[in-house]
Amino acid sequence: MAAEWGYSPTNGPDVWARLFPQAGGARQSPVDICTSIASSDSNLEMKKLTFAYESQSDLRILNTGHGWKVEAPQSGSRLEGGPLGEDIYQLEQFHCHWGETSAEGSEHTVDGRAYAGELHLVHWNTTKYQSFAEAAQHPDGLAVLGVFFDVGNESNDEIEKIVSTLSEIKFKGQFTDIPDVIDPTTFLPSGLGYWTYLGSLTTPPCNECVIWIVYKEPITVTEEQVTYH
Ligand SMILES: NS(=O)(=O)N=C1NCCCN1
Ligand SMILES: [Zn+2]
Repeated sequence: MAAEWGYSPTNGPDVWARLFPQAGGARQSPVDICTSIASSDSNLEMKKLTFAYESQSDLRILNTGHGWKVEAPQSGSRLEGGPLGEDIYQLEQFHCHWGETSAEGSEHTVDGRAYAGELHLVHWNTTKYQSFAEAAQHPDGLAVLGVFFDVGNESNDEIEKIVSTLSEIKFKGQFTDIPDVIDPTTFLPSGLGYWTYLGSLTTPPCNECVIWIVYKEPITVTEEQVTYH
């Protein structure tokens, strides 16, 4: 039977390396971002991080058993500049991590503080590699934009388009189509300052193939939007 990884003491991050060797590697994610030791890099300011996405409708959303994932391969999308050198990265999918309560849920933490949730926009290097699967085998294969969720009184309209479909996919493996048009640009905060580091997938197989770009400014969602069960 395929190994069922999870977050319990018997199948969680502390034991993932037994079945997924890369989980024991030297550049594992997530990390706690210590703002006092994070250094600014003038090169990154010179090569501005830029992104371009298409709006798409009828995107498929899947219950992964650990959250929701929207499959959004966009050949017309481009993420480039900043820490990505001369390579162009293309959007493949986006998904969300959240917790039992809004006091926790993000994967990355900032000076030990967790946010209510964290959205990941996953891209792959189309300059060097021929497929997402191939890119995930290389240290510069993927680029993931991380956006923290803060809980407030304002509902996020774009996130609502997604979470409003979750009642149709209550169980692992179920999927449905999102009828609304989704523009990934709207998930990004207005302030575009970010932290970046070389890391890994945060879930098995934990490949050390990700250039992480974690936005400093969270976006606001409601409690209901981020504590869905
Ligand atoms: N949370 S994460 O690092 O994005 N993990 C991923 N695992 C499978 C492929 C896409 N991303
Ligand atoms: Zn993720």
